[in-house]
Amino acid sequence: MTVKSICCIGAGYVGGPTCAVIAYKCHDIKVTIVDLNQARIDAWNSDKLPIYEPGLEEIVMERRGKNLFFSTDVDQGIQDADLIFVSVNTPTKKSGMGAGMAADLAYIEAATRRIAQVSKTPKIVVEKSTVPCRTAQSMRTILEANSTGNIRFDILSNPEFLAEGTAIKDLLNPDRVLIGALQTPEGIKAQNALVGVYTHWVPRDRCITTNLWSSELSKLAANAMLAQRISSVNALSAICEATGADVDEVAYACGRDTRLGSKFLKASVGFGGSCFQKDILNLVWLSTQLNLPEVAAYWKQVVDMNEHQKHRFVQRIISTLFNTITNKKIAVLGFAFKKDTGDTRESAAITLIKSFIQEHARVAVYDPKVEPEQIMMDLTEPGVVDNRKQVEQHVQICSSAMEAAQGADALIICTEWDEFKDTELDYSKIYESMNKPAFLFDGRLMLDAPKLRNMGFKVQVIGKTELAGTA
Ligand SMILES: NC(=O)c1ccc[n+]([C@@H]2O[C@H](COP(=O)([O-])OP(=O)(O)OC[C@H]3O[C@@H](n4cnc5c(N)ncnc54)[C@H](O)[C@@H]3O)[C@@H](O)[C@H]2O)c1
Ligand SMILES: O=c1ccn([C@@H]2O[C@H](COP(=O)(O)OP(=O)(O)O[C@H]3O[C@H](CO)[C@@H](O)[C@H](O)[C@H]3O)[C@@H](O)[C@H]2O)c(=O)[nH]1
Repeated sequence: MTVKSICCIGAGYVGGPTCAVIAYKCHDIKVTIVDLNQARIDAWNSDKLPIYEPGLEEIVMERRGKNLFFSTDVDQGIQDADLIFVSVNTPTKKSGMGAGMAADLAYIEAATRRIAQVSKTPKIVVEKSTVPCRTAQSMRTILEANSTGNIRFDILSNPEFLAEGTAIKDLLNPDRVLIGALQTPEGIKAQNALVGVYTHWVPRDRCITTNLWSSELSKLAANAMLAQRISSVNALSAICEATGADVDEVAYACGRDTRLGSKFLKASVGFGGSCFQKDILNLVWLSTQLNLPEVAAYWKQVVDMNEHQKHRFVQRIISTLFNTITNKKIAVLGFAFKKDTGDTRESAAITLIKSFIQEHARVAVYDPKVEPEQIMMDLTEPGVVDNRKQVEQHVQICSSAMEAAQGADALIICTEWDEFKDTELDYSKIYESMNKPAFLFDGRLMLDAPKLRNMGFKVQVIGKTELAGTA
């Protein structure tokens, strides 16, 4: 079967870029991305797209109105398609059984029920969202129990591995595309149909075909293993700080072993993003449900170490600033969870700034891509009376790094934006404008610390001590 018309339910960070790239690479396929969120769809149809991702705008502008469409008419989108990506959010449950760990599958279920209710022709339904292992089984049951007439649904799992900030690059040149299906003749036929979409631009040997459950679990496994590397190197950074070893040197020495490889070994203020924590907790919950408590505890430690890393950094800042930051001005450079994205979900900056507010510091934040209102929303605890007012009293949002640093006691690098590099930003001018001693905390290991120390800064770097390498 050849796919001619695709509908993607969910116009978010995954649905938008993924299906825009499919439209860009497959001119023979009509791609419609639908969402219930009118404002989001309006933004996709405007000049200012709802998400920032390098290269995305060019692709959307080139295909929009030709074979790429954005709409709130979910039912029409479903009816017109022969293949439907379900790319809705699967956040961690906030209440009820598994609260704080299990994935909230309510959006998946609502989208699946909608597909069942309005479909008039056979559909291939593809799980694009990250879901617990065996979710496809529930989707099949819902589809079969609720469809009108004898419509055939084939379910595939096709998890997405793009990273934000490099989404378009990752989609255009993926390490692999994973497609899971029931290993029945019909399942394999549907699997081949989706392989046929990707092979418009992805070499066939990079399209991995597996059974449904392996595909679902591989997504959680890949994220857990990636995050585990970061927690491992962050755990080592604490040992480095206490011994005089240098975490960059240790990571480099380990990463040169081809069995380990060099990627994802950068120590940091802690990993953020909407996926790592959520997906590991999802795996922890799955293990718990499967009565595998030791396995659950093993993966949980990856998240615990990440929390520890953030708190350790805050403690180091406070103790360096003579054990009090009350009324001191702390300039935070970067609020997004990584560079080249405006996404702030689970960003380490949120935890840090909340701790600074609790210590009664004054915080000045600058991020080149995050909207001021997003920062205020992220820092405000929902449901806590007057909390927004308190945040507004303590936090100033600035339009440049220079402005944030003016009169500050400490400068904290939270996100590794290129414009914060010491080759880009005028740190000597920043030094002049700060209170003395002028402290600089590099949470991303991106600055030339000796050079900045020569300017007069008191520099502290994660996983390093000033006297590293000396006796
Ligand atoms: N963000 C990433 O980098 C990334 C990468 C890989 C996988 N994932 C996974 O992909 C999924 C989507 O993530 P995201 O970051 O794009 O989420 P998102 O919140 O940005 O987007 C999800 C969209 O789905 C819409 N939606 C929810 N229910 C709907 C319904 N019933 N009908 C129509 N629209 C509906 C929401 O309005 C929202 O716009 C998640 O499972 C996530 O874990 C995310
Ligand atoms: O060596 C490293 C690498 C990353 N990070 C941090 O880890 C977080 C996540 O980074 P990254 O993985 O690059 O971005 P995500 O967009 O969260 O992508 C991850 O999560 C996605 C959602 O599931 C997956 O699709 C991707 O494959 C997976 O990399 C960020 O805060 C990074 O700063 C580090 O601290 N050190």
